[in-house]
Amino acid sequence: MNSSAMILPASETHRLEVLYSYGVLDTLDEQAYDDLTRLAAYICHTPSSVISLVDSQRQWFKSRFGHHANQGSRKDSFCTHAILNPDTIMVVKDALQDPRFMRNPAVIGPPRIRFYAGAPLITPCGEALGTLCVFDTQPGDLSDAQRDALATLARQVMAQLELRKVIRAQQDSAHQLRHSQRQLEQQQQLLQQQQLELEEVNQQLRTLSLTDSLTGLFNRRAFDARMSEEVERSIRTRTPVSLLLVDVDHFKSFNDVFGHSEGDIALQEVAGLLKNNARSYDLVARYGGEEFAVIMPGTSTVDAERIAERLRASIAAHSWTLRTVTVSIGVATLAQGDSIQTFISHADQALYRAKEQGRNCVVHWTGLQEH
Ligand SMILES: Nc1nc2c(ncn2[C@@H]2O[C@H](COP(=O)(O)OP(=O)(O)OP(=O)(O)O)[C@@H](O)[C@H]2O)c(=O)[nH]1
Repeated sequence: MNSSAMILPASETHRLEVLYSYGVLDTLDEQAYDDLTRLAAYICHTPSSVISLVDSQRQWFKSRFGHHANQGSRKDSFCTHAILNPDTIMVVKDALQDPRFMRNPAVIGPPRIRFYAGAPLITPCGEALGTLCVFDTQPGDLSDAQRDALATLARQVMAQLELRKVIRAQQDSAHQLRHSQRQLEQQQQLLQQQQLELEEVNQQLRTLSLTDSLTGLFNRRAFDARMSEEVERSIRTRTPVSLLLVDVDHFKSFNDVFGHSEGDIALQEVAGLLKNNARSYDLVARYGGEEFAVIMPGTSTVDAERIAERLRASIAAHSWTLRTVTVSIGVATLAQGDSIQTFISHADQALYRAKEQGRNCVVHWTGLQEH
């Protein structure tokens, strides 16, 4: 008999799929199966018994009692014939008298099978995976009781296979669950990271939207927002707040003489000097073209004038490369009932007076009232 002459069950493709779904092929020996083959040989009075699973080209033995090889060629196997009729136990009383097996290598050579009985292993969906079989080197037969017992043991083999399949499925789904949980955790981490990056970008955008690009100081928008906060705080806490408006003197002529780019550099230097000489809690902003503003929380008239003078002096004393740059500063301190517009206009009027007085000087709005 060669493989081309091998008779296959009608549902061979499906049968093989079902067999593989048990994941039993090529697994290690297990006591539960070995107990069943030993019992089968004992009950049937044969020296050998195997649990044979019929693969596409081989028969593989999950358990062997009295038999050494753990697999054999399918085309020479008795079990290939046994699974063709899943409802019956195949009994070959004397293989040398049976035309199907008389020239079989397992009959004329080792293990020299003469007697064979195989009970098919039937799955719940009706496929025969292989057999629980017993065999002997002498001719033989089974009593009805032995046949019943062999069929019962074959059902026990199937019960073991089913049990392991269920356990494996549970382990797989537990593994799957752990895998999904890990994936979920990774996605959450990724999401958190993206949120952090988004917040960082938003923060950068917020900073950019409040920053003057030439000088790096706060821009007019930031000034307006902070001004509202500080005026509101001053009224609520009854603490003073002062404002400086700082304007570069004769800057038009600076531009005219040295060019706009040098003018830009001079504005950057003025900005740096204001920032370095103001206090950390003062807000220094670029108010307009060559005009700056400093909001000074908690600062009274006297202190505001003193700080304004320090700022003016630091700019005048700076070692300018092209020509000395000076600033005029108007100072105002919020008075009771002042609106923001009034507060700013007081500082503006004081600045105007400082320009009138010859520039490079500080004038406080209260001083204007006294004159
Ligand atoms: N380089 C440069 N110049 C600017 C910038 N913004 C405003 N200016 C110039 O600043 C000059 C301001 O001139 P004016 O308002 O006439 O005042 P001033 O010449 O400084 O004279 P006083 O303020 O009266 O001392 C103008 O020539 C503007 O072009 C800027 O970003 N860069």
